[in-house]
Amino acid sequence: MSQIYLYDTTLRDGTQSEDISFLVADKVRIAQLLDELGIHYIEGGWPGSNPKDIAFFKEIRKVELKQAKIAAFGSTRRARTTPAKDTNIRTLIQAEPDTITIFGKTWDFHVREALRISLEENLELIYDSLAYLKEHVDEVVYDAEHFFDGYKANPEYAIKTLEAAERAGADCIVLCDTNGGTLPFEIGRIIDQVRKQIRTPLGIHAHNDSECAVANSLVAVEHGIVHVQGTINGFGERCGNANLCSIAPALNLKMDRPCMSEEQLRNLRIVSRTVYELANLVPNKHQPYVGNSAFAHKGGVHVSAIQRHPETYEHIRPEKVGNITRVLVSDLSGKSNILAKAEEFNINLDSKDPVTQEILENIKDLENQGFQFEGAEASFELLMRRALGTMRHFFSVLGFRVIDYRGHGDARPLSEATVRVKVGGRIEHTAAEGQGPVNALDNAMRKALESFYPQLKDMRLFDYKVRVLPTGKGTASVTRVLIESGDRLARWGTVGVSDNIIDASYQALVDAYQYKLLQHQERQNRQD
Ligand SMILES: CC(=O)SCCNC(=O)CCNC(=O)[C@H](O)C(C)(C)COP(=O)(O)OP(=O)(O)OC[C@H]1O[C@@H](n2cnc3c(N)ncnc32)[C@H](O)[C@@H]1OP(=O)(O)O
Ligand SMILES: CC(=O)C(=O)O
Repeated sequence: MSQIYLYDTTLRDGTQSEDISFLVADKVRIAQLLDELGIHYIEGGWPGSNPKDIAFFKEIRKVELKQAKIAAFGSTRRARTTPAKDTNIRTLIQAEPDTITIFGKTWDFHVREALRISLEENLELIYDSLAYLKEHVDEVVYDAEHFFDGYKANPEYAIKTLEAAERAGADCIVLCDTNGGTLPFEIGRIIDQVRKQIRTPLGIHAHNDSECAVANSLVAVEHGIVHVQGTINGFGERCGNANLCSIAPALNLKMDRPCMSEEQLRNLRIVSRTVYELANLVPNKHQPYVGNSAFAHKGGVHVSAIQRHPETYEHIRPEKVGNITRVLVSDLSGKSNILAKAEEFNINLDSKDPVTQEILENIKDLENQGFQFEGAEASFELLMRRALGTMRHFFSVLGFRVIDYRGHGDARPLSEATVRVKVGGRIEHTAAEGQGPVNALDNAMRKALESFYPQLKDMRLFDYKVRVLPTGKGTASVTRVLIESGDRLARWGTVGVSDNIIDASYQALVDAYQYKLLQHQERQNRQD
């Protein structure tokens, strides 16, 4: 069976996605990651489009890549000129890539409406652009834009455009589902017809407008396609492009068409996350294979079964793509979830111990009141340790008061908090101001506790989320506060629920400090 070549267009089609723009340095970093991942072709951009893309091709020449070829993208020449005079074609050659990819029109409707030239003239555009490029670069790929729509509308003309590309010497002809409207059963049928008339190796470029981009790409491989285009995380114009983070594991693990080594595949999740980070986007938790939830088990029935055998509810072993199995705790949990979490937290808990059932019932009751432990695993660990009586009592809060005052004509309100805490036999009484009541409370609590526990100084609050629970009581509603805190070594989530937003915040803050102190203590115990 032929080798499948992966062609990544994150740096070109990916940047056509709303909200995505990379700096030249980001593009170079991503190209290096893709090269290490084993991607065969990296489409770096359209040098005829903007100076940033020209700069990328200059910069990437200075980088020693292990194996990937760098491709530059552009279009067939404009009408009423020659390839040698066409600025876009000249810029492509000047970029000095390993491969040049140009797109041309397949669909008669597009030739008439978008280019406004004759069908014959379009065939000339395709032929002489590719033939000219072939004289200047070793490898030329032809992207047959709107191939599937064009084929459905006028199959004879669509095939003529591919024949023009083949005659001109294209090394690969890529059938594009540009509008993303083609369904998997149409893909196989059409490719089978094309393969009867075209000898050049074929590729696929599928958009995701019908949510079939990955499926269409895999079906295409089943029907003899050897070059698969796509992007990391499925970034791309409108609804995105075929997601290589799903295509690569499917080819490697399910279709026996390996396109990268097992070791490279294990880096898939880290590449996905780094690309999200460079795009300044929050990773999609539910993304297949690489998302945080891809192997996260919530239902008690599922957790019970995966503990007996992971394959009962996991389609692949998550480690193969660099991911991990996670167990969530919620009101859908059974004892298995509690026991799995206990093991994760290094807590000895027996399924027959009545405290296991107690913890489970407590969770269900608290979730019914509005708590949510999925994003607050630190609060859950503290709850478990308190139930078992193994939690050290680091401090108790004897009381707190928060004042928010805004006088007539004041530019901004004043927030001040006072707290009384007891540590061992000592009582500390402190006050602090803050940017708002929660910050004032946080400042006052830290001021009181830091003299006893200086390790709290390196703890930071990363995220603070408030959700009004739907009780229909307006400003008297119950609120849930989720806080994400962290230090140099870890991040953790805590939760509080109350009909008073300050009180809900207070509960989440206290759990955050307690968890930090617990972690510090455990680290010290391990060192001793
Ligand atoms: C299916 C795809 O995703 S293809 C990639 C799409 N990506 C992009 O468009 C991003 C980069 N594009 C750009 O920076 C700009 O559009 C440029 C520099 C390429 C062109 O800019 P402009 O010259 O101002 O043209 P504009 O963008 O308004 O219109 C597109 C032009 O390309 C022509 N064109 C479109 N497809 C083709 C083609 N396959 N072959 C030749 N010309 C084409 C159009 O006819 C139009 O030319 P005209 O105005 O002379 O009739
Ligand atoms: C070439 C390309 O990006 C497309 O047809 O969608």
